[in-house]
Amino acid sequence: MIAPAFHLEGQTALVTGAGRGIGKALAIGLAESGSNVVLVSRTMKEIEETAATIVEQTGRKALALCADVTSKEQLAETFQKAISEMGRIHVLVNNAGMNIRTPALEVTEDQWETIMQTNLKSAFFASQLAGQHMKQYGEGKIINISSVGGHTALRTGVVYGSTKAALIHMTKVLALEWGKYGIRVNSVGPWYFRTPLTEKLLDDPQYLQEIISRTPLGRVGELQEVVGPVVFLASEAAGYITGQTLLVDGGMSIYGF
Ligand SMILES: NC(=O)C1=CN([C@@H]2O[C@H](COP(=O)(O)OP(=O)(O)OC[C@H]3O[C@@H](n4cnc5c(N)ncnc54)[C@H](O)[C@@H]3O)[C@@H](O)[C@H]2O)C=CC1
Ligand SMILES: C[C@H](O)[C@@H]1OC(=O)[C@H](O)[C@@H]1O
Repeated sequence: MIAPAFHLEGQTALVTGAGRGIGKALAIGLAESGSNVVLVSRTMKEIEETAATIVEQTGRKALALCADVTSKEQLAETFQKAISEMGRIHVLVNNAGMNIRTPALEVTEDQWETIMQTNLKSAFFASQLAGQHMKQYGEGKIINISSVGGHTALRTGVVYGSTKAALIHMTKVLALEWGKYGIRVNSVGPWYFRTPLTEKLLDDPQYLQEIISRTPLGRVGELQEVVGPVVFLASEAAGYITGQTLLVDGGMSIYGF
């Protein structure tokens, strides 16, 4: 048998920001691919509903844990509960994120702190907790949801873009440090997908047309199109891939002129 497994049977994935948008799609898609799932966000109603959907539609185990991922203490409690309930975490998906679209000259300290803590600090300390756990087993996968905004300059915020660029580099350094523990660390960098984070932008016909004009595939992404790359990176099919960022962008990042 030469073809690797793309499924995730027997694994457990913890997804942050799993109550809506990309995180919800990832949680459902990972479960459909065979994984049990731990769903983490601040909105218990959303993650409980998603967990119920997963159990009903896939038969996988789904655990909803309410936490603010900007709190290292709450992250530690969440990992402890998840490991206690599920036995082991094979995959961590750092998806939770947010943006406050402010011109650089007007960014406030509070805005800086909020975006940095939500998008970057949370991913680092969740990765640290996952790394400490995964190291014991000599195997683990961490997938950071960055953005094309971490690869090239976007008009949607210098702080947001900086956190996403930092996530891409953090992916490389953790992959370097943790390869000896059998832990693979990769990143997925989406272009636009319709979610609560972007719907206001995408509802503006002129803005949407500008996005499409910069996108060789001529459209924004469908949520299942970001699920596939994440499932791939979590599977043994990506067994020799670490430190990489997969841009899921309809070709936007290669559009010169
Ligand atoms: N939608 C898009 O076009 C793109 C999204 N991304 C990234 O994908 C990720 C998900 O984005 P969307 O689904 O679009 O956003 P969203 O706003 O629809 O969902 C974000 C999720 O993160 C959770 N969250 C936010 N702050 C949190 C905190 N402090 N503690 C716990 N949970 C928290 C929210 O509750 C929500 O479930 C983000 O990291 C975003 O930067 C990247 C590129 C494009
Ligand atoms: C593609 C970008 O990440 C996009 O830019 C925004 O303002 C939204 O926050 C999306 O993440």
